[in-house]
Amino acid sequence: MASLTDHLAELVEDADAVLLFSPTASFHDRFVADETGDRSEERAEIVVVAPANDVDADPFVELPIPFRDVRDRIRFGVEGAMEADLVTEGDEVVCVVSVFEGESDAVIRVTVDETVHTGIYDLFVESRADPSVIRDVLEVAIELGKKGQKGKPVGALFVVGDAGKVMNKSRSLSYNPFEKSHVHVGDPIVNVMLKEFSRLDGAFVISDSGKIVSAYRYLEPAAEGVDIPKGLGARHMAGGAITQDTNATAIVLSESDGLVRAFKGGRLVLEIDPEEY
Ligand SMILES: Nc1ncnc2c1ncn2[C@@H]1O[C@H](COP(=O)(O)OP(=O)(O)OP(=O)(O)O)[C@@H](O)[C@H]1O
Ligand SMILES: [Mn+2]
Repeated sequence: MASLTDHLAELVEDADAVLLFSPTASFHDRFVADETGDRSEERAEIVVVAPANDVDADPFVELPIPFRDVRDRIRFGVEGAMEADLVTEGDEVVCVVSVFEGESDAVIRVTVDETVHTGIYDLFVESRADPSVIRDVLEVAIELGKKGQKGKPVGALFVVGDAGKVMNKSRSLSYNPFEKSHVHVGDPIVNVMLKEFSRLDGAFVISDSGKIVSAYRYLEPAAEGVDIPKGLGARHMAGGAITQDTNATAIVLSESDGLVRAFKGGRLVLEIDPEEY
C-alpha cells in the first residue's frame, strides 16, 4: 500500500528550483550538504529567500518586507529568482514556507507564469526610488491603515520617485508644509507628520532618496487606459495614472476599504490588508 510520502512525492517531483523561505540554519544545511553528494541527476537550484542572509546562502534573495500574504511572498521570491536567472518562465518551483509563525510548515509547488509573475519584485528593486524608501512608505501607509486617524479610517496617497516630473504633472492645493524642510521618510518624527497631514486633501510627493518634497498635491496625469479595481475612485485613478505618466510608484491607502495598494507603470502590483500586519 502506498504511504502518505508516496502520495505527496508528486508535489516535489522534477522541480527546477527549490525556494527556502527564511530557513533555519540546520534546515538549510541539509539541502546544501545534499548538493555535494550525488551529482548523477540534474539537481534543482536551491535559493534562500529571507529578510537577511543569516545562513550565508548563495544564491540569496532579500525580502524587503515580511509579506504576510504567502502568495505575495512566493511571488517576490520567484521574481527575484527570475531576475537572477535562476528560474525562467515555465519552470516548476517548489517553495518551502512558514504559513503560521515559526518554522517551515508548508510546501507549495508553482509553475512560473503570469499568475505568479506580477511585478512585485520590480516594485521594490526596479523602481526609481530606493527599495528602502518604497518599504518605508509602505510601512507608513500600513500603520495609518491599521490605526486610522484618531480612530477614524483615513485615506492617503504617496507618490514615490521621479519627483520632478510628478511635480510638473500636479498642482498645489494648499501651502506646502515641507517647502523648506529636508526631511525623509523612515524618520519616526516624519512618519508622525505624514500621518497628521494625511487628514487633508491631495497627495504626498517623495523623491527617489526618500525626501518629502510636498504635501497637498492635486495630481493631473493623463488617465487613459488605466484600470483600477471597481468601487475605487479619484484617488486611486490619479495614483495609478501618475505611474503610467511618470516613472513614479504610487502607494495608496483607501479610506473606503482600508487596503493599501501599490501601482507601477499604470498597473496595480500589490494589495495589502493592514489588519494582517
Ligand atoms: N487627482 C487627485 N490628486 C490627489 N488627490 C486626489 C485626487 N483625486 C482625489 N484625491 C483625494 O482622494 C480623496 C478621496 O477621493 P475618492 O473618494 O474619489 O477616491 P477613492 O479612490 O474612492 O479613495 P478612497 O477609497 O480613499 O475613498 C479626495 O478627497 C482627495 O483628497
Ligand atoms: Mn471614495
